[in-house]
Formats: sequence, C-alpha cells, structure tokens
Amino acid sequence: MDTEKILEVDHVSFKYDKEWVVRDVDLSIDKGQFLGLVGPNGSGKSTLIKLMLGLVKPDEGNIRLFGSKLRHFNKWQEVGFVSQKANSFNSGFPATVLEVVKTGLVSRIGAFRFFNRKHKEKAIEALRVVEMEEYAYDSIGELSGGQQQRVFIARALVSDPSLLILDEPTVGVDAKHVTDFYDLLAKLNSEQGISLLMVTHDIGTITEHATHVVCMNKTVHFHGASEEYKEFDDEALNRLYGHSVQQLTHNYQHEENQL
Ligand SMILES: Nc1ncnc2c1ncn2[C@@H]1O[C@H](COP(=O)(O)OP(=O)(O)OP(=O)(O)O)[C@@H](O)[C@H]1O
Repeated sequence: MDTEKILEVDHVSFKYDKEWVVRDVDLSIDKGQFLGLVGPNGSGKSTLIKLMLGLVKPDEGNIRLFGSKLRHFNKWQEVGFVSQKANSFNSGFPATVLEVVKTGLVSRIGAFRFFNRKHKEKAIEALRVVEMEEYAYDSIGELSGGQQQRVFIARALVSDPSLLILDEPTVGVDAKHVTDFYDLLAKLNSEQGISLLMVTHDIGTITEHATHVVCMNKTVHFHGASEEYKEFDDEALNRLYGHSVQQLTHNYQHEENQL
C-alpha cells in the first residue's frame, strides 16, 4: 500500500529579486512523520514555509498539499501554522486566551460569521490538549512566552488540522518549557496522528524528537531519517554552515535561555 503524502515539494525554486533563495528543493512528508527543517541563517527555511503556505509562488516547480496542487488546494483548515513571532504579545494586548484560540476557527466558519457555543467548546477542548484550559479567561499578554506558544498551538489545532507547521516555535521559550513543548508535539504526533513540520536552529534537540530531518542551504543537502542524520558527517555539516555546528547549537540554546 502506498504511503499517504501530506506534502510534496517538487523541484521548487524561488527568488525574491535576482538571487535564488530556494533552489531546486525536493522534499516530502508522509502521513504521521515529524520532519525537522534545519539550516544556517538565511538559508531559505522561512521562505520555503511561505511557499508551502501559498504566501509566495514558486518560480519553478510544484507543491502539493494532501495530493492537490497548491493552486487548487482549498482545505486550509487541514493545515495549522504557528509562526516564529507568535509568542510576543505585550502585557496590555486586549484579548483573552479563549478569544485568541477562537480566531483559529475563521478558516472553518468564515470571517464574518459569529462564534457560537460549539465553537467555544472546540476552543476549550484545544486548550485542554495543550494543558492551558485554566488560563482561558486570562489576558494573552500576561502569559509567559512558553504559555503563549501553547495557546498558539491550540489556535492552530482548533480546526482539527492533519498537518501542523511550526516556524522556530521555541525561540523565546525557556529551556525547561522547551522540553515540555517537545513532549506536547510528541503527543500530537503519536496520539492525534498529526504530521509535523518544524523549522528550528536547534539541531541537537530536533534530531532527538523528529522522525525525519531536512538540512538545507538554498537547496537540500540532507533528507532522511533522524537516525541517519546523526551519522551525517560533522565535517560536511560544518562546511555547510561555514563554522562549527556544535558552537552554533550551543549559542542558540544560550540565547533562548536568556530571552
Ligand atoms: N521579503 C523578502 N524580500 C527580499 N529578500 C528576502 C525577503 N525575505 C527573506 N529574504 C532573503 O531571503 C534569504 C532567505 O531568507 P529566509 O528568511 O527564508 O531564511 P531562513 O533560513 O529562514 O533564515 P533564519 O534562520 O535567519 O530565519 C535571505 O537572504 C533573506 O535576506
């Protein structure tokens, strides 16, 4: 039996201006996989996510979500997205946790329809999954970075997606909560069968948790199982990054801890 392809990126290239930032990228995610996307700063990871979400169009190649070419794809409730900047509300932001989660239902019910009791129950249920139910009526801005990040996962989960895309979700989350965060992702992946794609700089941690890894620098340099990635020659990795990857991983963790 064929494995169900959730996402297929087929020879995709993209340039903002004259310079290619994504070049001939080929990758795919099968149902149930947790794919970690790593690469140096400016290597095109976020741009590739924008291409997958249809926010920018490839200059070459094709992308398919759940078997449909992106230009025909309309089941956006199947795709949850948590961005890099999700956990940066200031303390005065005038919305409760529950209100923020309910906005995740807009792709399902349309922008101008009112939320009803069922929608509220759905939002509470999503908060329960991320263990934030007790904060439902608190202001989003009063929560810590890690708690806000959980709320944004709940917002992404409320439309019952089959694929969750996360762009550097642990930036600004302290080390202890990063562990809890990975536990939550493991639960979503194994218990709810949600396929995951996560962009991160933390190579050490992602290889412990993801089933598969893609390492890119404009183009894909490695795509395979996490186990194989651990065997990926250190020297090859250092050449790709232009400096010691050991040091890069360490510095990132350090920065994260300080935020
Ligand atoms: N809107 C834009 N217009 C022009 N160039 C852009 C734009 N966004 C990104 N770039 C450039 O495209 C290249 C790839 O950027 P991108 O943000 O995709 O990389 P990244 O791997 O996500 O980087 P980081 O890890 O630092 O977040 C970089 O050289 C960046 O300066």
